[in-house]
Amino acid sequence: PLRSAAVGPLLSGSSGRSRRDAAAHPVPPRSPQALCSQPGRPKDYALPNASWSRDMLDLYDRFLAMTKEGLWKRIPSYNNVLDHIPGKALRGLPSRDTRLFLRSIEAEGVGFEYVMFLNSSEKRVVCLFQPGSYLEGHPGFAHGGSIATIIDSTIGSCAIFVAGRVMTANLSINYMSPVPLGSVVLVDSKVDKVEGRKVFLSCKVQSVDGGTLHAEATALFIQLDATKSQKQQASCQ
Ligand SMILES: CCCCCCCCCC(=O)SCCNC(=O)CCNC(=O)[C@H](O)C(C)(C)COP(=O)(O)OP(=O)(O)OC[C@H]1O[C@@H](n2cnc3c(N)ncnc32)[C@H](O)[C@@H]1OP(=O)(O)O
Repeated sequence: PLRSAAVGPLLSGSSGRSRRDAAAHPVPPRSPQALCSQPGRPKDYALPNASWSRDMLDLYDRFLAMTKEGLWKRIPSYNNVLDHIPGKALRGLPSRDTRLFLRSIEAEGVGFEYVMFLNSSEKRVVCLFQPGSYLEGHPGFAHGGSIATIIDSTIGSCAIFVAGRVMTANLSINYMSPVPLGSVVLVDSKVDKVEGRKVFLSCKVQSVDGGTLHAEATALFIQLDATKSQKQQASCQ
């Protein structure tokens, strides 16, 4: 079971719609506002697109409803890391043709489709993740490296919101059950404790119905030391 009662009912409330159903009856796109970036603003990728399955959309809607109660916030997602930084603090850096790893595949639905929600009071970030066909490892299943990536990013976002500039020092993952491509999983992370510059976190990756525990992870993030090199500081938000 998940740690918080807030998410438990979401899992049991899944539509249960199969991938085959989803392929036969594609979900229509949401409102134009949800699909298009606003003029002059970078595109926010953490919004529904036509590749999202019914399970993904149902969960998204339920989390979005919880944001209206004030405890949860949707985290926007851009393909350039600098766009995530308030006030563009690192804008002085030379411009580089870089992309956030998870947003490096432009086509919808084939790479990392995900949206994260933050619960500040619980020091928790939940990511709804739908791995696409370019993330394949064993036939039909997500590569373990892609699972590690989404875990690192979810836990990392949680650590950043709690502790500011941090980097992963250690990430330990137990893979229990393979994740089918095109399925939806919940990556549920939380801060367990903070000791000085060390932030300890844990994470579970579960199926939408809560019946399958795909992976568990623990991580140590270290707050960057302001007295250490500028290069290290600049490499992390
Ligand atoms: C925009 C959306 C963004 C989404 C989130 C993205 C998240 C992505 C996160 C990443 O993937 S970051 C990339 C992968 N990580 C790295 O490349 C980090 C490489 N390592 C480092 O740069 C440094 O080792 C590190 C900054 C982690 C620590 O170096 P420091 O010089 O600041 O730490 P220091 O050596 O002073 O150690 C501080 C404490 O942490 C402990 N420590 C450091 N590394 C440790 C380790 N690996 N295991 C256990 N303990 C460790 C160390 O023993 C010490 O404990 P004590 O204070 O008790 O003495």
